[in-house]
Amino acid sequence: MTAAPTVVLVGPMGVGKSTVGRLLADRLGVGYRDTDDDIVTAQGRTIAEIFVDDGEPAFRAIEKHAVSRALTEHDGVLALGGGSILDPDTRALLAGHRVLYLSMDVEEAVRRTGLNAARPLLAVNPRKQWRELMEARRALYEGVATAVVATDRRTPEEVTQIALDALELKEA
Ligand SMILES: Nc1ncnc2c1ncn2[C@@H]1O[C@H](COP(=O)(O)OP(=O)(O)OP(=O)(O)O)[C@@H](O)[C@H]1O
Ligand SMILES: O=C(O)C1=C[C@@H](O)[C@@H](O)[C@H](O)C1
Ligand SMILES: [Mg+2]
Repeated sequence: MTAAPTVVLVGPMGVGKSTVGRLLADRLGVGYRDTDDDIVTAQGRTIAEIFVDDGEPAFRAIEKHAVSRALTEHDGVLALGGGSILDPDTRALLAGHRVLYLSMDVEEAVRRTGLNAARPLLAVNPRKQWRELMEARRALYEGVATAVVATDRRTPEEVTQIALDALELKEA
């Protein structure tokens, strides 16, 4: 039997997908799943290790498989890896799902993630990399989204409440 997530969360690294995703799942009384965690469990290595050992294209192929699988297996809140929307097949799979894009501006992004070696895409000059990353991705996130919630200067609880209202989801 195939399932479909109640809501799929997309957005860049550190925007709060895991934090807000867990709060949303609690409020809705459903489970939380994260495709980055699925990949780490299945591979027995960190995301950074996969990037370093196999390269980004190999990671994206693993990710594409993990996302398509989770979309048919999970019936709660599903957070996708920040770059998963780069794949056109993944974007097509998201059509018909309730997709929440959590957004933030570049300054908030730098504040939240800083210089974190566990995020391989931001290892050098994070502000410039954030700007370029968001220029390349903003339209893709917006294109798959059925709702957008800006997280800048909002607490995770505030973001969660706004998301519930925007998605018109009833609490458990
Ligand atoms: N609304 C918020 N305001 C301030 N800080 C936040 C907010 N939401 C999350 N954070 C903090 O930002 C950091 C990143 O949050 P989180 O891990 O939930 O993001 P993510 O989108 O799941 O990132 P990743 O790409 O690593 O999966 C955490 O330290 C978290 O506590
Ligand atoms: O935005 C990205 O490209 C990424 C986001 C993370 O969730 C991880 O999937 C990985 O670090 C790559
Ligand atoms: Mg996360």
